[in-house]
This record gives sequence, C-alpha cells and structure tokens, in this order.
Amino acid sequence: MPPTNDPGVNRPGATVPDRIRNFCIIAHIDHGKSTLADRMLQLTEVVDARQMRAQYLDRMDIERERGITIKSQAVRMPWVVREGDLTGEQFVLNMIDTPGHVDFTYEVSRSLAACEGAVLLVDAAQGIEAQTLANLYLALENDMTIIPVLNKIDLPAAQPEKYAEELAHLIGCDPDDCLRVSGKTGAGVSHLLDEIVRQLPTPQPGNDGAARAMIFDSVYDVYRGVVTYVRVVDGRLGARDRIKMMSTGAVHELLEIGVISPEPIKSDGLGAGEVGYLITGVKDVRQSRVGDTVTINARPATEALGGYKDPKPMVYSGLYPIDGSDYPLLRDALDKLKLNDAALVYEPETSLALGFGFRCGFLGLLHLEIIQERLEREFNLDLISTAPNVVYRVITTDGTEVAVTNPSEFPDGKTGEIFEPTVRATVLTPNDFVGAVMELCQGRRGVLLGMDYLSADRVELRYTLPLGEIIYDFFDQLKSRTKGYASLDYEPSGEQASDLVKVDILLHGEPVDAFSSIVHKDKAYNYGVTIAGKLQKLIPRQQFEVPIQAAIGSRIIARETIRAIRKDVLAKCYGGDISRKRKLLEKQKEGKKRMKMVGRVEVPQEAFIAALSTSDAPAGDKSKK
Ligand SMILES: Nc1nc2c(ncn2[C@@H]2O[C@H](COP(=O)(O)OP(=O)(O)OP(=O)(O)O)[C@@H](O)[C@H]2O)c(=O)[nH]1
Repeated sequence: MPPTNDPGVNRPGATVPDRIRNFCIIAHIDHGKSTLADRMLQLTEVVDARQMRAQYLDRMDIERERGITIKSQAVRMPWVVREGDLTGEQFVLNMIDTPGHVDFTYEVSRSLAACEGAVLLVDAAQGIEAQTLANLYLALENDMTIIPVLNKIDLPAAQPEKYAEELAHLIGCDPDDCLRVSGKTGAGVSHLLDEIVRQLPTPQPGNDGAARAMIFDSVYDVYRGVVTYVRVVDGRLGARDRIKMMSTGAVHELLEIGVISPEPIKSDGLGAGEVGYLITGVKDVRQSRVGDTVTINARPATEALGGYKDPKPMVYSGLYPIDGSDYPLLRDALDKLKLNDAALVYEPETSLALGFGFRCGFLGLLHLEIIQERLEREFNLDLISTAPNVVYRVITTDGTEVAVTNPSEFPDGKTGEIFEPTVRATVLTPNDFVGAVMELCQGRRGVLLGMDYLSADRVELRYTLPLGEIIYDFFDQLKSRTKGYASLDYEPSGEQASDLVKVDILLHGEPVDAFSSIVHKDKAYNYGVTIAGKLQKLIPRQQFEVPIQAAIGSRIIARETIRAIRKDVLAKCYGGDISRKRKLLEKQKEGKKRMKMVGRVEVPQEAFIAALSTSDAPAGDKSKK
C-alpha cells in the first residue's frame, strides 16, 4: 500500500482512489469528441506538441481515413488543478474515448461502465441531436455524473446561449452550469479538466478487498497477443498475480500489466479505481471476453461485476472469399477480428452460388462495411458480401419454430406466422422537415408513437419501425430529405407479426440464393421489378443472353434481359496508341477479378449489395454517417 501522504499520482498502480477521476466523453457524431480529447492530451502534457497529430487516439488507419472513432481508447493523464480551491493539487484523469455512431452504442455502454462521470459534449452550432439524447439516457441509466459542455464556441455560427438553455432544460440544470469550450482553439479546456476533478465522484472500492476488474475492451496485437483493457473496481491486481476470468474460470499468468499514457507504461500492478491493460499471453481471442470480470486466483472474488449489456447482432450478411481457397484465411481473420469486437458473430455456411463462406452478424450496416473493409485491407482477402438481412422468427405450419438468419433458409410454402424485429426510433428534425420525415417513416411501415417539440423549431418524432426497413438506406434517405439536418437513433424493441414473403432472383433460369430477400407482401412486386432492373444495369453483358427474373415461389413477378456480346472497351479508342489500348484491357481484367461466377454468369461484387439497397446510391457508399 502506498503511504497515505503520497497520492501515487506519478506511480501507476499505486494511486489512491480519491486522486482518480474516470470519465468519458459522450456526444453525437461529429460534435468534436476526438478533437477535444486531443487538446486534453496536449494540455496534460501526455503528448507533446511535436508528437501531436490530429485524432491521436484513433489509431486504426480506417478510423483516420473515415474520421470516425471505432474502438474506445483509455488514456491516463496526470493533471494539476489550475484554478479554485484545489489549485496545485495533483490528480490522475482516465479518459475513455467513445465512438458516436448508432452501430457502436455497445462500445459506449461498455466505456460508461468503467467511468463515474461523463462529459456530455454538444456542438454549439448544432444543438442537441438524436445521439446526444441516446447517450445521455445511457449515462443516466448508469447513474453517472454528467458535465454538460458546449463545444466549437469559436465557430461564427455558434449559439452557446441558445443551446445552453436547451441543454439545461434537458438535464435539469442551470444554463450557466453548461461549460463552453473549443476543442479546436483549446479555449475553456483547462477549466473543463478542473471541473472534471471537482464535479466527478471518486471511485469507491468495496471493503473486502478481493480484486475485481471489468474488461471493457480487448484487442488482438500481432506481437503481444491479446491485450485486455480493464477498470479495477475493487482490490488490486499485482504484476505477479495469477488472474482468473470469472465467467469461464480460466486461470492465466500475467505477463505484463500497466497503463496507457498514451503509449503503454508497465507498472507493478493496478489499484482500485485505476484503468489500464493486461497481457496474459492468451492467444485464443475468446478467452478474454469483454464484459467479463477479472479476479485473482489465489483470493478470488465471489461475485462477478454486473451491469454489462451484451451486444446483440442486428444485421446478418454472408461473407464469401472470391477465391474459394481463401476460406481458411477468412476463418482465421474472423477469429482475430472477433477479439476486437464482441458484437461480431459468425458461423460457416454454404451457398450454391458462392461456395463456402460465413454467415456473420453485425450491429448495423456501418459495422458490416467496416468489418468487410478490415478483412480486405488487413488480411488481404477479396470478399463478396451478400445483401444484409435481419433475423426472422418463423412458425411453420407444423408448429415448429425456426430462426431465419439467411433468406435462403426461409421455409417457403410452409410458413404459419412470421415475426420480424422492430426498433424504436427517435428522429430529431427541424420543424420544416416533419412532413418529409413522416412520409419516409410511413413508407417504411413505421407507426408513430409520439411527437414533441424540444424547442420552437426542433421536433422529436418517435416511431416503431421494422428493423429490416431501415438497415439499407434509411439513414441516407433521412439525411437527403432533411438536407442533412435530421438525426436518428434507434434501439431494439421486440418483434411484430408481419405478412412477409421471400422473393427469389433467377439468373439464366437458376435461383441465386445470395440474392434472395424477405420483404413485405405489399412491396414484393415493386421490389422484384426494381432489383431485376438494377441487376440488368450492374451485370455486364456476357457471351450469351441472360434473363433476370424475380419470383415468389414459382410465380415470376418481373423480368429483364441482359443482351449478349462482350463489352468492347476499345470501341471508343480510335487510332493506334497501343499503350492506351493495353491499359484499357488491363483495367477490364482488373475488374474481372472482382467478379464471381454464378452458374455461367459473371456477377460483379457490387451487385451483391448494391442491387438490394432500395436507393439509387450505392450501398457501399463509404461516406461518414
Ligand atoms: N471550429 C471548430 N471545429 C471543431 C471543433 N472541434 C471539432 N471540430 C471539427 O468538427 C469535426 C468533427 O470532429 P471530431 O473530433 O472528429 O468529432 P467526433 O465527435 O470525435 O467524431 P466521431 O469520432 O466520428 O464520433 C472535425 O472536422 C473537427 O475539425 C471546434 O472546437 N471548433
């Protein structure tokens, strides 16, 4: 134990709990969390100006390129209070950066469980948005102390007074209690750090001293194996302890323990209230499960920590290697990604059209795109993903119950009742677009639950919607109909019985299981016509004529035809420049690599997702959501 007059602020593992403040920053997407986190790293001198780069904590390339935070990160920052009664006192601030996109709410919920308080960040030029509310509710459910903060006050369009009123009204505080900062210029950030020390409760370890730490993140590192991020709640984990995972009872040797500041710093342990990492040499990703409780084998705690919400996949899609021999590589890659991602689930499946692959469960479409991109980029795999779908519960005519995660498993002709998952969606929109939003939601079989004015020009609409209706392009449609002003958040809200049918797509007379889709009966005809039309544009001409048909059971509901002839890429290339011709031919060859033979027909990768998104925009649109 450290001496009581030494708070151990500079000695990770020996810091007394009342010198520790654990917080996270929660906000709507783009309201500036990562930028604010950067300023905090600089002000606390954890990163010096020379090393500083934008969005320091977003380590993955894909995060930087898309400008979004996918994984939470925890950083330890020493802070000496600059103003007020505690001036000159030293503290340790553990900051956990959280992602903001709807798909990643589970990451937020995990991070929250590791903190006592949250900085609720609101863009002073935008005001409260749907995820501001969703995150706030999550934080309140966790009994966290909230510090309301308006960000981007440097912007000419900022209206801090107006939005302070809104924010104060929402959380029931005084508008003057809302702090004002600019993550960009750094204005107000030092005051915010002081207020974090002042307002947030200190960690409260239990009395009996048995060690308990919650795993809130787990990453696979090629060189070090599994790196597990924990928040120690009670007791202490020592560097020489053997630790035990409470859910499985598995015991591991600790190879290393320490804190991140912002690079890993080894320590001789982690005390109550501290946040840090463990390395155990575990290679199997499933042995270090997020949400699990770590204790010491020699003196184990009797009860695991609760309060963790297991992420549940909402959207399923098949992933297939374009080259069938890559199948084992794909399996290994999924095993590795699974460690980073408690929400990713997968099981092997076979498709007549695509061969061996995996049916994977994701939190949402962005999550799917990110996993697919990581598989391709980090593991060098060429993949085809089938159209995403939700899970249906089907009661067949003989009374058995089937969970359909793949439309091709839909028990055609034997269905009794069919249930589809629904969500409770909250849309925040300026007054002018209420009509457009309602039209969109009704078109997607939405049922209006209620409508409230948050202020004179901002409306909150609450709908129950079938999840299957919003997974493709709902968000894009919402944005385009409201000029980008509306925001959306949703949470699962059970299921409903619906009149659903399976629409099959036949290429050259053969059904392509990867294109099958389950849709509402009233929409089946339109759906069939649209898909057939889209595939006709997406699939290049072949050496022979290819009919595309949409069918419900044996009934054909739509037909298009792709005329024969190879596309002549040289048609427009007059004259004799051979190098240009070669380039064009090579480009065509390149394109062919991304094709999949389906029966006798070559189908490009894009067709598998793009055809099934109901908008005209490609579903693989990589734009930020
Ligand atoms: N003018 C101004 N711009 C800011 C400020 N803070 C952030 N921005 C800009 O706002 C945009 C979003 O900032 P981020 O820090 O990436 O937002 P985020 O909330 O972390 O976004 P996600 O990680 O995707 O959830 C970036 O273009 C920033 O440059 C600020 O205080 N003033």
